[in-house]
Amino acid sequence: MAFPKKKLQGLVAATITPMTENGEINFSVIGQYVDYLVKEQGVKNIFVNGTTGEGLSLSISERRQVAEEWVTKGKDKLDQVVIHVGALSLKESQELAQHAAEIGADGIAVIAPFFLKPWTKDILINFLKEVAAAAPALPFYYYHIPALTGVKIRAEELLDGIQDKIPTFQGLKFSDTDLLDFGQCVDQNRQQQFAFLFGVDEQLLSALVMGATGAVGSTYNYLGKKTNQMLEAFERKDLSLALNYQFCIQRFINFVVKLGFGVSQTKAIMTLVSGIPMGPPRLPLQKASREFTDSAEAKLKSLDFLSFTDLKDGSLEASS
Ligand SMILES: CC(=O)N[C@H](C=O)[C@@H](O)[C@H](O)[C@H](O)CO
Ligand SMILES: CC(=O)C(=O)O
Repeated sequence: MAFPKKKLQGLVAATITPMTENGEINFSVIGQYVDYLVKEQGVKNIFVNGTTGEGLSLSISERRQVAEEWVTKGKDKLDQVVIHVGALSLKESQELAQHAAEIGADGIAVIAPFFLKPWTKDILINFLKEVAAAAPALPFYYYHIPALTGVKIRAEELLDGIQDKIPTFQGLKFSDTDLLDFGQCVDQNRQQQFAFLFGVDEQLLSALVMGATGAVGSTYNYLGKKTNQMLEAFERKDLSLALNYQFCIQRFINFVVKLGFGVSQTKAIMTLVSGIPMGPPRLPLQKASREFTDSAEAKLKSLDFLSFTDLKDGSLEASS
């Protein structure tokens, strides 16, 4: 299958879904958010309605509106907008896939259904195939995130012969630390032009060595610039400089992981760094504590990820 689109590569920010204090989606800041990613972080690809975007906590109608807003505001600014359309209901997933095609998204991604689960590779492929078929002109990415879905079918096994079943299959978003599995996905599919997108930001350098062609992650919202410097150093084969960048990023992620790090905390950090109010998360998530935000801010400053001048007025109120 020939796609006019160029291959998805480089950094892809997993977008946050901005919300108002009373839990509604705050569409009004998405335009600003696009500009921030492009101009301040050098990130021109986004992954919408995924884990970080609380995609599975939104209604289908909200997911459609969020996708539409990102595509509209990203037009002529972003390179690619990939919409995550995974859902427990195949029907809903197909509806979202079709909608992504209608609004002109650049690709769709799907996680494994995670309540009633597929137990074999063939069953999972059948599910993915039915979703992909609802958007036959869009590149399809499998989003492998076993720790959250509980579906542990190895990606390497899933990819074996996948294009025979899913002709639009274009790549993998791999959110797991098993570099044997990831490496074998790359190694066994060298003939294909697949995108191998790594999803564990703190280990990206190791995945680049294994052949990752890009990365999707939450931290690229605010550490995109730093991570791009790491990618450039890697590209120039300056491994010791690349490692310096990775360690610097790790110091921050390690610090927040110890405090308890997830989507809520990502929202608070992004509010702080960008000055764009991301708002609270939706239940079952709880808003990050003030202590968390204060500690994260101090750490960002000490690592030189944030200077006083970067702090926009109002960002503290918005994250408190
Ligand atoms: C579970 C999860 O949300 N993973 C994200 C993307 O896959 C990552 O971007 C992490 O947030 C990041 O690597 C920090 O641990
Ligand atoms: C991190 C990521 O890829 C997601 O939020 O789905």
